Amino acid sequence: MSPSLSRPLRTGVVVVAGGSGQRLGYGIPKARVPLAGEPMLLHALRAVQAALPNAVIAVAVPSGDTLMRTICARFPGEVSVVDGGTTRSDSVRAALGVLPADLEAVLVHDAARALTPPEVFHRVAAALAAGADAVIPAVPVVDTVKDTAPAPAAAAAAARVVTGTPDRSRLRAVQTPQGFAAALLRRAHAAALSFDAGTAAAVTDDAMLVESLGTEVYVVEGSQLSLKITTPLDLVLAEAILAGGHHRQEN
Ligand SMILES: Nc1ccn([C@@H]2O[C@H](COP(=O)(O)OP(=O)(O)OP(=O)(O)O)[C@@H](O)[C@H]2O)c(=O)n1
Ligand SMILES: C[C@](O)(CO)[C@H](O)COP(=O)(O)O
Repeated sequence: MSPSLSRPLRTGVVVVAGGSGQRLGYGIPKARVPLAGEPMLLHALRAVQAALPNAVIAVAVPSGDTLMRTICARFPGEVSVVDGGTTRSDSVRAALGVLPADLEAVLVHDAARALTPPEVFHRVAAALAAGADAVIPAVPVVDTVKDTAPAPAAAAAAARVVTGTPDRSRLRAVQTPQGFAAALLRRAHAAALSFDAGTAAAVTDDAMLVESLGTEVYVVEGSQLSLKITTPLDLVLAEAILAGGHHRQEN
C-alpha cells in the first residue's frame, strides 16, 4: 500500500483493442465489430471518457489497422494510438510506452468490455487513490467449478476426470479495468519481457504480472454489465443490454 492521497491521481488508461476476435468469428478485428451500429471500440472509449474525463488515453490497435486508427482520430478527446502486439500483454506494453512518464496510476481496460459502467472505473480509481497499488474488479463465480485432468485411457467415454471442487465462495471472475500504481505496472511489464514463450502465453491479465512481483492485488466489486464480448452469444447479450437500456442500471 502507498499513502492515501486526498486528491485524484494523475491517471492514464490503456485500452487494448489489438486482438483479432477469433472466438467471435466475424473475420474482422473484434473491436471494430458493430454493437448497436457502432464499433465496440467506440463504446469502450466513451465509457472510459465518461468515467474518467481527465485521464490520458492510449489505445493498442491491431498492427496496420487504419480503420481502427480512424475511429480513434475521430473520437472527441485526445487518444494516442499504437500498434498492438502478438499477445494481450504485448499490446498493453506497447500502449504503456506512449503514455506520459509522469502518471501516478494506470488503468488497463479491454475494448471487448465495451459496456463497463462508470461505477466500476470509479471503484478502481478510488481504491488506488486510497493507497492500493494494484486493484481489480471482479464478480462472484455463480457456477460450481471443478478441477479436472485428462481421463485415464480406460475411461474411453470421457476425455477428462474431476480431481477436485474448489470452494466457490472464495472464487471471483476477474474483469477490467485493472488499476495499478504506474511505476509498478511498468516494472511488471518490463519483468515479463524475460518470460519464456510458454509462461508469456499463460499470462491472461496484468494482475498476474504484478502478483508475480509479490505485490498484493486488491479486489473491488465488478459488474455483470462489464461482460467481455468473446463469443457470438456474448454479442447477442450486449445488444440486448443496450436495446433494453439496462446498461444505465448497474448490476
Ligand atoms: N494481441 C492482443 C490480444 C488481445 N488484445 C485485446 O485484449 C482484450 C481481451 O482479449 P480477447 O477478448 O480475448 O480478444 P481477442 O484476443 O481478440 O479474442 P480471441 O482470443 O477470440 O481472438 C481485447 O479487447 C483484445 O482486443 C490485444 O489488444 N492484443
Ligand atoms: C483481462 C481479462 O479480461 C480479465 O478477465 C481476461 O483475462 C482477458 O483474457 P482472455 O484470455 O482474452 O479472456
